[in-house]
Amino acid sequence: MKLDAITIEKNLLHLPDWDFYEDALHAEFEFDNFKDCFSAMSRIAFECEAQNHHPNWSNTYNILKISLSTHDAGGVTLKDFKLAEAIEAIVEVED
Ligand SMILES: C[C@H](O)[C@H](O)[C@H]1CNC2=NC(N)=NC(=O)C2=N1
Repeated sequence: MKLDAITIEKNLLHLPDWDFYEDALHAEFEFDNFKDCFSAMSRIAFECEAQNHHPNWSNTYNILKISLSTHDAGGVTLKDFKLAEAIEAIVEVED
């Protein structure tokens, strides 16, 4: 179920790397180099498969940009927060 903006902002209080706009959650992470960035992306990819929930993302050298939304629901759902939390746990270890 698509969450309303107030609920999303409340849930974002404990995810300071993430912003809500254009009906999605967005974050940008910077690593020391491409290898560290791609290593984090690999770990994230396995988590996405486990959750059957997939990001829109882009990588340029050491920068990873991620957008999360639930296409079926046309906005942000608890699935996006669950994945964002898993990504945080992975990135915290990596960088
Ligand atoms: C069939 C499969 O369950 C769906 O296509 C899943 C897969 N991954 C998904 N990922 C995201 N981000 N949104 C979805 O709606 C979605 N749907």
